Amino acid sequence: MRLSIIGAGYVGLTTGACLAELGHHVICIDMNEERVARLRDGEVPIYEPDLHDLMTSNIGAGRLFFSADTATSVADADAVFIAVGTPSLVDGDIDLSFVQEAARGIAKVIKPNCVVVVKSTVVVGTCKALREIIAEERGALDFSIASNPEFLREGTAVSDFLEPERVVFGSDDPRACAVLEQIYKPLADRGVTVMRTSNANAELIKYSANAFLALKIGFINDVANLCEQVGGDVSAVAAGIGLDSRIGSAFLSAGPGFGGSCFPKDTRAFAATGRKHDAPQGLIETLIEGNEARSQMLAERVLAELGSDADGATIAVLGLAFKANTDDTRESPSLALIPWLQKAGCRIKAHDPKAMMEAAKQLDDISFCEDAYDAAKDSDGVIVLTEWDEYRRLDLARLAGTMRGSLLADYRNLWLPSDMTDLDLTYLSIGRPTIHHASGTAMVAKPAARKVERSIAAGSSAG
Ligand SMILES: NC(=O)c1ccc[n+]([C@@H]2O[C@H](COP(=O)([O-])OP(=O)(O)OC[C@H]3O[C@@H](n4cnc5c(N)ncnc54)[C@H](O)[C@@H]3O)[C@@H](O)[C@H]2O)c1
Ligand SMILES: O=c1ccn([C@@H]2O[C@H](COP(=O)(O)OP(=O)(O)O[C@H]3O[C@H](CO)[C@@H](O)[C@H](O)[C@H]3O)[C@@H](O)[C@H]2O)c(=O)[nH]1
Repeated sequence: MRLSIIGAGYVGLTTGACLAELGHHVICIDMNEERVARLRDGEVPIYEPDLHDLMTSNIGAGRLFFSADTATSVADADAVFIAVGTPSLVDGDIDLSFVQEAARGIAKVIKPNCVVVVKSTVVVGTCKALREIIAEERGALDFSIASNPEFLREGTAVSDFLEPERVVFGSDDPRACAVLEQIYKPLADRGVTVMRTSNANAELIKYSANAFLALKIGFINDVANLCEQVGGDVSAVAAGIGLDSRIGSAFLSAGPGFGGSCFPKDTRAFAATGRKHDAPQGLIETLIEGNEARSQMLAERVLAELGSDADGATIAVLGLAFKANTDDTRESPSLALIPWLQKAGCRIKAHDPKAMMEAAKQLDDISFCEDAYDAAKDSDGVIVLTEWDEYRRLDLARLAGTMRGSLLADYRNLWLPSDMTDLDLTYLSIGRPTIHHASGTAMVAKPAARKVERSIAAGSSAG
C-alpha cells in the first residue's frame, strides 16, 4: 500500500520505517525542513536503538522517503497517518492544534477513498471532530477516518512496533477497517492480535492503558515510601506481589516517578477528560499529584542527608533522560529534581550518555561532564536518576575515590544495599534501608528528613 505519515518524530519515524519494513511504500513528512534535510542525508535526528539501520535498509530498498511538502506527498496515499505532537495545555487537557492543522493540510489533497489514520494520542471524540474539519475543507465525504493508537515505548520503539502485544484500530467506517487490516496483515500473519473496534473505544484504550500503567508505578512508589519508614525492601515487596499473575511483575520498579512525553501528559489529559464529561478520575488525579511531588521529595532526602553542608555542596547528577536508551528529556524526573537542589544552594555537575544536548536547552548553571567519574570528581554527593547500563557497570570504589563527600543516592535502585557495606559511602535508594558509611549499618529513614522537607516546602516553588 502507499502510505504517508505526517510528523517525523519518535512515533512518525518509527511508524514510517516499520511500515516500510512490512512492505509498504511510505513517505514521512515533516514541516521542519531542516529535519527532513537531515533525514534525506541518512541522519536520524533522534536517538532510538535500531531505527537507523531499519531506515537505511528501507531507504535502500526504495520503500521509504522523506518530504517537507505535504500536498505532493499525500496525493497518492491509500492512507495518511497523522503522528504529530499533542502537548499539554495548562489545564491538563491536550493541545489538538497540531493534529487539526495536519488534518486541514491534507483535506484538499488526499485522493478519494483515502483513510485518514490518527496515530497521535488524542482524547475521545477527536476523530469525530477531525472528520468534520476535513469534510468542511474538502466539501465531500469521500474519505474515512480511523484511530490507530500507538503503544511503542521510546528506547525499544522498533521492536515494540514490529513485535507488538497487540495492534488496536477503531473506525465507524468498515472501509477504513478493511484498509487497516490490510496494512497490518503482515503482523497478523505472524500471530499478532489485531483488535478492531470503534473510533471512540480506540481513543479510550490508549489513555486507559497509559493511565493504568502509570497507576502501577505510582502505587509501587507509595509502597516504597512506606518501606523507607518501616524498614521494608520495595524490591522484595514488588517481587512478591508480582508473582500473582493477576498483578504481574511489569511496571513495578520504584524510582524517581514517571516522566517522559507520554505518561505525565496522558494522565493529565485523561483526568481533564473525566472532569469535562462529569466522570471524575479520582485515582488518576491523586496519582498525578503524588508523581509531581516526588522530585521535590527526593531532592529533600538528599538535602536532609547533607544537612547544613547542603548550601554550597557540589552534586553530581547521573542521568538526564527520562529513562535509559533515549535522548528524550521531556518531563524527565531529573530535570524536575535539579532545580530543587540548586535552590538549596547546590552546584550541579551532570552527565548523561545521550541527553546532555537536550537537557542543556532546559537547564541553567550546569556543568556537563565527560562521564560519570568526571561528574563525581570532587562532588559531595552523587544522585543516579536514569538507569543507563553504563551506570550499572560503574566501579563504585573508583567513583567513591574521586568524590569529596560520601553520599550516593541511587534513585533507580541499580545496586543492592549489601553491595555498599565495604564502601565508604552513605547509600540512599528507593524503598530500601539506607546504609550509613562509617558503620556500614542499615537504617530506617530518619524523622529529620521530614523536618527539612517542610522547611523547603515552605519556600517558593522551584522548577
Ligand atoms: N514518543 C512516544 O513514545 C509516543 C508513543 C506513543 C504515542 N505517542 C504520541 O504520538 C504523538 C507524536 O509524538 P512524538 O513523540 O513522535 O512527537 P515529536 O514531537 O517527536 O514529533 C512530532 C513531529 O511532528 C511534526 N509536525 C507537527 N505538525 C506538523 C504538520 N502539520 N505537518 C508536518 N509535520 C508536523 C513536528 O515538526 C515533529 O517533528 C503524540 O500524540 C504522542 O502522545 C508518542
Ligand atoms: O516500572 C517502571 C516502569 C516505568 N517507569 C517510568 O515510567 C516512565 C515511562 O516509561 P516507559 O513506559 O518505559 O516509557 P515510554 O516510552 O514513555 O512509554 C509509555 O508511553 C508511550 C506513549 O504513550 C506508550 O506508547 C507506551 O506503551 C508506554 O509504556 C519512565 O519515566 C520510566 O522510568 C518506572 O518508574 N517504573
